[in-house]
Amino acid sequence: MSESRNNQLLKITEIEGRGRALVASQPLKAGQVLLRDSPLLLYTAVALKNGDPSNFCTNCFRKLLLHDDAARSKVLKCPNCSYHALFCSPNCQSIALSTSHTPWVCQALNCIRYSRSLLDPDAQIQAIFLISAYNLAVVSPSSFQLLLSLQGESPAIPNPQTLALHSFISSLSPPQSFAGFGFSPELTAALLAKDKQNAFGLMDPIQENNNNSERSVRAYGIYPKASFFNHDCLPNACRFDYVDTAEDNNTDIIIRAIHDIQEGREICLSYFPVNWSYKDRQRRLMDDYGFTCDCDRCKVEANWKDDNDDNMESDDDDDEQMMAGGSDDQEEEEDVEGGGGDNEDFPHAYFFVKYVCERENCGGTLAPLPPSPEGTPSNVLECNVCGLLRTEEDEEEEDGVMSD
Ligand SMILES: C[S@@+](CC[C@H](N)C(=O)[O-])C[C@H]1O[C@@H](n2cnc3c(N)ncnc32)[C@H](O)[C@@H]1O
Repeated sequence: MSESRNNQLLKITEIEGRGRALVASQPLKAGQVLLRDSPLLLYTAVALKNGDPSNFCTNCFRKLLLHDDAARSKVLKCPNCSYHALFCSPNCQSIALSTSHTPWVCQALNCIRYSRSLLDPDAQIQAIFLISAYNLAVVSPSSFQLLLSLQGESPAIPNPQTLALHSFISSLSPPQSFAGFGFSPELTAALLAKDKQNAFGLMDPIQENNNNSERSVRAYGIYPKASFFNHDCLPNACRFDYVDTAEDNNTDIIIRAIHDIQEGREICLSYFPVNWSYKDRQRRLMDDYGFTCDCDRCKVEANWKDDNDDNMESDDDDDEQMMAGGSDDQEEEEDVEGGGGDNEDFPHAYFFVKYVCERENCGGTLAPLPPSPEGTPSNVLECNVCGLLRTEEDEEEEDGVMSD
């Protein structure tokens, strides 16, 4: 989708108390692609271990084909360093060596790998992000400025963890040009804040982790336009990624409407799986994003009895709590094709029945496939995490609504 077409569908507006926001500049259809965005920055989400090369292309993050000798022989290494960066093709190798995997990045990643001060995987990932971000400042100063323009406030005084990370980056013989863009602990703190508030995780497909209850993130990306989406615990859009697709721009993310949306409505994503409890949602939003959510769903769940905090520890309890709310939310329901307004005890039930993936341990959100070019809506819903495709007929059959 071109920039101009994106602009016709969405516009950026300032909303008091929410900062910049994206709103519908025309009526939007269920399944419609609202935005396709390419990353400013992508970095691995897999901590580095001695002698353990990644299974993904260091440039495009597609899974490497390593099933036999012939496939393995096509995988290319970084020629510059002992860090085992692998590439799926000469093209990826050549792009990476001049952009994201420069000699300085090679050397820096190697230092992380053998660093005694960065044993904690989370600290390693933060260091990898900082190396990618500072490298971006050298290879594309305008992209670096764009990164700095994103939302994300850092504390006035960098905390000890940030100071330790900054000192590590300082020890990596940063290129001379670093001095020109204000390399300092404050800049490092600002970059970490941008990352925390704006990074999207590109997940491993669930099929590969069937035995794990926790899905893993393969890479993190910062997407400049998608960074303007605010959060809602009952989102009207969700994002898809297709990292392993053979098509070009495989690391783009695509935002699609979950249901029809009126002109002027704000488009919101959920910043985490929608089946999280009220307490967990509020905690994450305050800790990582610095705000208290007062969306329609939170208004309902805030009034649930005070066992909110105590009874939400297990998954079972989560489900129970999710099914137990009580308040009207007619406006939201009327927006949703097929949403019923008749369940006063659980006004958001329609959302969970229709748009939350039923596959075990998935918790993804379903959105319809895009309408046909003629505008005919699709009756196939796709899960944005596991890729499950479900038709509305499947849903009715499961609910026992369909008669023979
Ligand atoms: C990814 S940014 C979204 C765009 C941001 N509003 C901006 O001005 O660039 C995330 C930040 O937006 C704000 N935000 C997002 N959703 C919000 C909400 N539901 N209510 C209040 N603020 C919100 C918070 O400041 C959050 O840290």
